[in-house]
Amino acid sequence: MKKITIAIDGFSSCGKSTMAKDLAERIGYVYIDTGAMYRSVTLFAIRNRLFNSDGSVKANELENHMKDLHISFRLNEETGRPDTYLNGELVETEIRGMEVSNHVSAIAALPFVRTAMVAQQQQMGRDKGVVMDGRDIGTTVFPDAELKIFVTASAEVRARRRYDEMRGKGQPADYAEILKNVQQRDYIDTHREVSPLRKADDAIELDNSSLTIEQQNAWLMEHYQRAAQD
Ligand SMILES: Nc1ncnc2c1ncn2[C@@H]1O[C@H](COP(=O)(O)OP(=O)(O)OP(=O)(O)O)[C@@H](O)[C@H]1O
Ligand SMILES: Nc1ccn([C@@H]2O[C@H](COP(=O)(O)O)[C@@H](O)[C@H]2O)c(=O)n1
Repeated sequence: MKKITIAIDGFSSCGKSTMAKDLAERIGYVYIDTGAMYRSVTLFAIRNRLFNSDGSVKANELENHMKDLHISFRLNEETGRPDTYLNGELVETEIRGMEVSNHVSAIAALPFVRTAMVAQQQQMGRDKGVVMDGRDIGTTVFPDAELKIFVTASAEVRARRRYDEMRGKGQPADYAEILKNVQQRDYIDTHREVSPLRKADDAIELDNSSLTIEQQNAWLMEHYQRAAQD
């Protein structure tokens, strides 16, 4: 099998990272969650009061701070999966909360943020052997990736899955709020000027609305084996 680059893009909460982590673990590839990087920038902006009261970003100030911002991933020995660190601090839990979810797409629409994140992502994946998930991996970060997947499911299905996940973890969750957040992020992500979320022409589309996690993992493994054949 040759070492390849696997790009998994799609809408919010559709199961990208579930599939990507499973495949990476099984084939010994590095998994990179690019959403966690945009979420970390957002957490930094919230903590440093870089949002105006109307939700817009103090873009000039954030741009000046970008050099102080270091995002990294470290393998969690217990889970076997990478955790996200912002300037050396473990932020995995904080970046998944609703406050960050409600602000992240505004941050991710800023061209200077995308330029910085894309450069880091390209560096992380330069030796191939990566499964990277996000919104623009197959279109912008690795347009030459050997395997590109574009995942979709209805907004209601995606919100229900996220709601169940949060409730399962004992976290407070409001289905209507989650659905609204998913829809808002989809809108901003597909309408921004720089690298909007869209299916790459050569991506394979998967609507997983009625697939189990096991079925979608098996589907992805099959496509990987085909793409990595020498
Ligand atoms: N086929 C499936 N059937 C049911 N639940 C699923 C399926 N795939 C993923 N899930 C669940 O849906 C939730 C969202 O999945 P996941 O976090 O992988 O989505 P994502 O696309 O990476 O989200 P985000 O865009 O927010 O990073 C998780 O709780 C996951 O366990
Ligand atoms: N390549 C990417 C990845 C993510 N984003 C933005 O970050 C938000 C959070 O991503 P999740 O995958 O954790 O849901 C997402 O809604 C996008 O706004 C991006 O722009 N590009």
